[in-house]
This record gives sequence, C-alpha cells and structure tokens, in this order.
Amino acid sequence: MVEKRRPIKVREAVNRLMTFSSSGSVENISIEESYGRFLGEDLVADHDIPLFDRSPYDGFAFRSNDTEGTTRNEPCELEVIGEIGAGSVFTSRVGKNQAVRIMTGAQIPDGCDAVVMLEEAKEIDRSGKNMIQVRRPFKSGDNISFKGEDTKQGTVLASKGTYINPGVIALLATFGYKTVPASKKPTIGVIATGSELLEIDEPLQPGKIRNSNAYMICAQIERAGGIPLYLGQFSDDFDTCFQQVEDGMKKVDMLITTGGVSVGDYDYLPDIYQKLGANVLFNKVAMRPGSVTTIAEKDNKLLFGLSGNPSACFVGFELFTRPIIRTYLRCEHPFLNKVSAVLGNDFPKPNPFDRFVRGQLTIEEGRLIATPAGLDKSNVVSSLAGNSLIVLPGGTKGYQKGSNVKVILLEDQAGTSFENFTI
Ligand SMILES: Nc1nc2c(c(=O)[nH]1)N[C@H]1C(S)=C(S)[C@@H](COP(=O)(O)OP(=O)(O)OC[C@H]3O[C@@H](n4cnc5c(N)ncnc54)[C@H](O)[C@@H]3O)O[C@H]1N2
Ligand code: MOO
Repeated sequence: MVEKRRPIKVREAVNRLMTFSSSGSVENISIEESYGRFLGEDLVADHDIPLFDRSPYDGFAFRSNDTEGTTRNEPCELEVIGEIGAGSVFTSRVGKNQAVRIMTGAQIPDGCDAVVMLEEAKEIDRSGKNMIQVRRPFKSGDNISFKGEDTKQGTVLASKGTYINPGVIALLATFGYKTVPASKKPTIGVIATGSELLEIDEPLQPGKIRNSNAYMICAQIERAGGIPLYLGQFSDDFDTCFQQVEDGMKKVDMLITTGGVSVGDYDYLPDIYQKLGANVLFNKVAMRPGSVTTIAEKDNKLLFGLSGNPSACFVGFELFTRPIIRTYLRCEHPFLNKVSAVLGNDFPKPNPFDRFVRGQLTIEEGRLIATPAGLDKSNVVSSLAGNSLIVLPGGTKGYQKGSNVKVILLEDQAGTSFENFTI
C-alpha cells in the first residue's frame, strides 16, 4: 500500500521553501550586456545631475533684475556680449544690462539668473551694437535647469535587484558605469524523466510523446532570469536517474526534474531524494494543478521535483522555482504580480484545492477580464500559452462568469491584448 501524502497549503509550502532561498554573488558586466539583468548593488549618485545650472532652451541668458518693470510697450534692451554653445563655458561675468546668446544644454554664465527663449526676444541693432529687447519681467530662476534638480548627489538611483531596463541603462550611462554590478544568474539544471519521452525531432511512435516540458522549463528559467542547463531526458530507470541527478547537482546552483514524482511504479524521484540523503520540504501541495510538486534540499541546493504533467509542471515552476530564482537575483519582490479581475467564463468544476487556472487577461471597456484557457486538465498543453494564472480558491462550489478573481501576471506581457496604444 502506497503511503498517503499529506497536502500542505500553497502559502505554507512557499514559506517553507523561502527559508531555503539565498542570493547569489555579484559580477561586473559591461553596460552593453546589462539589459535584462538585475542590479547586484544599490547605485548611489556620486555627483549632482545636472552638474551645473544649464539652459533648457536656445535663447539669451541675463540678470532678471534688468527686466524689472518691463512691459510689452516698454521693453528693456540688453547688449549681447557673446555666445555660448552646449559643451562650452562662458568665462567672463555678465554685467548689468548685458546678455549672452546661449544654446540648449549650455552652462548658465556667471551673473545670469534667467533665460529668455529665442522666439520671445527681439534682436535689434543699436549703432552697431547687437541688442535684444525683452518685453516682460523675468524672475530669478526663470528657464533654468538647476544643478542637482534631476538627481542629487547621494540619492539611490536604483536599488539592488532592480531589473535593468533601457531607462536604468540611461541612468547607468549618465553616472559613468562602463561596467555594471549585476547579480550573477543562477545556473539551473533540467532533467526530464520518462520512458515515454521522445526528443522533439524524433518521429512519433505508439505510446510515446514528445518531451515538451524540458523546453518549456528552460524558457521559464530564462524568463525568470536564470541560465538553463538542459542535462537530458532519461528513461524510468532508477540507477540512471539517480546518477544523472547526483552528477547534475554538482554542475548547477539548483536542479529541476520533471516527471516521476507521483506514486506510480516508475515514479523514482522520492527514492532518489532518499538515497541522496536530501531533506524533503514537502511532497504534496493543496493546489491544482501541481499537487504532486515535491521540493527537496541537499547541501544548500534545491531540487525541484516538478510534475510530468505539462500544466502542473508549468504552475509548479511559476509558484515555487521562480521566487527562488528572483531571490538569488536579489529582487526585493520575488513573487509574480497579482491583479483583481472579473472572470470571463463560468468555471463550474469545484475542487477542495486552490486552483491556478491558465488563462488570458484582457481589458474590455476598461475592465480586466480573466478568461480560462481551454481544457482545465493538468496533462493539457494547449492551455499554457496564456498570459496569466487565475486563482480560484478551493471550496465546494464552482465560480460564475462575472465573479471577482485574483489573477497572477506571468510577466512577459508581449502576447497580451490589452488596449492598444494609439494617439
Ligand atoms: N494513484 C495516483 N496517481 C496519480 C496521482 C496520485 O496522487 N495518485 N497524482 C496525479 C497527478 S495530480 C499528477 S500531476 C500526475 C503526476 O505524475 P508525475 O509527476 O509523477 O509525472 P509522470 O507520471 O512521469 O507523468 C505524468 C504525465 O506527464 C507526461 N510527461 C512526463 N514528462 C513529460 C515531458 N517531459 N513532456 C511532456 N509530457 C510529459 C507523461 O507522459 C504523463 O502523461 O500523476 C497523477 N497520478
Ligand atoms: O499535480 Mo496534479 O497536476 O494536481 O493534477
């Protein structure tokens, strides 16, 4: 008789697992390679931006006092004593009733405290002198970008664990980071088990299926920010699988297996953990799909025993492996984001376990709608292409279309049919 496993709640499973999470080391990479990585350290501004008061416009810099009482009919006239382009500095001090022609981005010359835009100033000639007329009073600071107004020295530009997107790259470049301290990516081994598995380029045969999980998991690892190391697929043979897991563990930061975690005659993973002397954190979770997800730890390395059923494998990865990868990458918020939405279809099937239904989140007339995708069975592949997981808490009743539900966003929103951006 097979020993009955005791399911634990998802939250408890996650909490138990997270006590074994740890962050990896930090490596310096070039800024060109940094897109899509995670910052390994807080970045602190070592100087002000802008570093000097500068002009945000092409125009004339002058002393605001000189424009006091000026009106459209009684303009003040200022003598233009020089000009300054972006990148140059005006070396002499600008005096009373004087102005300097200045270009966008150029440093405000000493003595000046305001800028009038080119279009607002009228250039005139007074006995060979180049003058401008200014037709309204200016206050000190008008049209000036001040030193430090963008970023003050000492400010945290971006905290460790921040995803390096193009905007973060702009910050890094502004502060001279030719090399960037990035969290080292974890290398995660992937082993597929099952005598029924064919490699994807093998012809189909009776009773056999293609190994889709290994490829799916590798892509999930990449999406989460890790490096997948596919170690191969192996038949249901205890000695072979044990050897592969034992050898695989030495090459990686964590290891994922798919298949063989249930209670069948060829489900060897529980015996493999035992022979390895691994500490099994849990082997049954009150969730569908993925109830058989089993996680063990050996010498501070985690072994994720994901189900062979594709949907169960997918969900097990997103709920358990992903936060471990994100913690390794130093993210402060390692879990996927959740939003509230309205259920787009009836979901009549009740279940005592919490369900994570694969689905598609859309916006219709400003409302978020979560629609379950296809057949809700854990061995189904066709429901996996959606952008979200709809959380349906366990209970005795199903859910009706229009119910309020929580939806986990699967981060890669490229396939999301949210309202298009049009002007
Ligand atoms: N008597 C019981 N039987 C089962 C139970 C149970 O509690 N008692 N649990 C069921 C649940 S729930 C699930 S989920 C599955 C989990 O089984 P395993 O994780 O051990 O996976 P396998 O048996 O190896 O395979 C399950 C299914 O998935 C297909 N598979 C396997 N590997 C791959 C792959 N790499 N790519 C695509 N598909 C794969 C495999 O052919 C099977 O159809 O157990 C239930 N049974
Ligand atoms: O682990 Mo199974 O997917 O709950 O159906």
